[in-house]
Amino acid sequence: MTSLSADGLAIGYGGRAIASGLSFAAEAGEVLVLLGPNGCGKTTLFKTLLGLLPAVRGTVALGGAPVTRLSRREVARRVAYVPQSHGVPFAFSALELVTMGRTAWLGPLAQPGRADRAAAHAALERVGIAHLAGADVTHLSGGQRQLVFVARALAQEAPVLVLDEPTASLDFGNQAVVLAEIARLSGMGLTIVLSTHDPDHAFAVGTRALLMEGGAIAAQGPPAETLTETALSRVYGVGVTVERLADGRRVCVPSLSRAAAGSSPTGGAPPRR
Ligand SMILES: Nc1ncnc2c1ncn2[C@@H]1O[C@H](COP(=O)(O)OP(=O)(O)OP(=O)(O)O)[C@@H](O)[C@H]1O
Repeated sequence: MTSLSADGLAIGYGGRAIASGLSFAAEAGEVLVLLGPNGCGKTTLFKTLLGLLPAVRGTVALGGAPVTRLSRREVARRVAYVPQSHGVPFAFSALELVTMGRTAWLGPLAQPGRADRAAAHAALERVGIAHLAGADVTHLSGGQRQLVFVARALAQEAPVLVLDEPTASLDFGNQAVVLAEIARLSGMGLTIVLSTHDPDHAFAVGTRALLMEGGAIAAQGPPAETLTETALSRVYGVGVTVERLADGRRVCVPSLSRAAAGSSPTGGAPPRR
């Protein structure tokens, strides 16, 4: 069954669409990587997929059911979400916060059991921060807190993971830890949808890439076919070279000057003369 799908979706605020005609699907074991310039609507799309924001038009289905017909608990049972920014209002320990991922779908008053705490510990270990289990999350660095929220989503053990820029603010090594975890989970049959500003991440773990630009999907398909030099240059407004490594993986190298033909939708600076 399709884990997550959007059909003719228009997303936006107050009934005004910022992007429309969004149709895509992700099956079990797929890693769908969403890319696009700042402000193109990636976070807005994720909030709409999760039913946190109403669609302007079109439909979203989670596990075959329209998201509009699902309760918050039913959504939490189907999808774990790592938001882009996560304020922490109270001084929870990292372990407490991750344990909440276990009980999210049971409701706010649910009491975690020993198995929930053990699963939360295991999730902290998977992202390499078991030593921070007792730390006050309000005292953690941005990257450490990001890893706590990734662990929280892992502990939720939902069949679909939606991750909004999960590697933002992570150091080089921790980016690799999170990408490896994404690859491992997709190998176990989870469906993963993530956004990133780094095309290399789509090449590394993506089974599909979806490139948003100018209020629409500019291209979607296997990363190697979708994230071409032409498409990346046009969407990001910089010259791009895609190189193939000896092991077949692709990496993307931006030039340090704006592409002559490209123009950034976010209104990047004109080329220096
Ligand atoms: N609550 C809101 N009300 C009205 N407009 C909003 C709201 N939140 C975001 N927007 C606008 O919607 C557009 C898309 O924002 P969104 O955060 O989805 O972009 P994004 O692709 O995730 O950007 P980034 O890559 O910078 O994180 C932006 O123009 C933004 O100003």
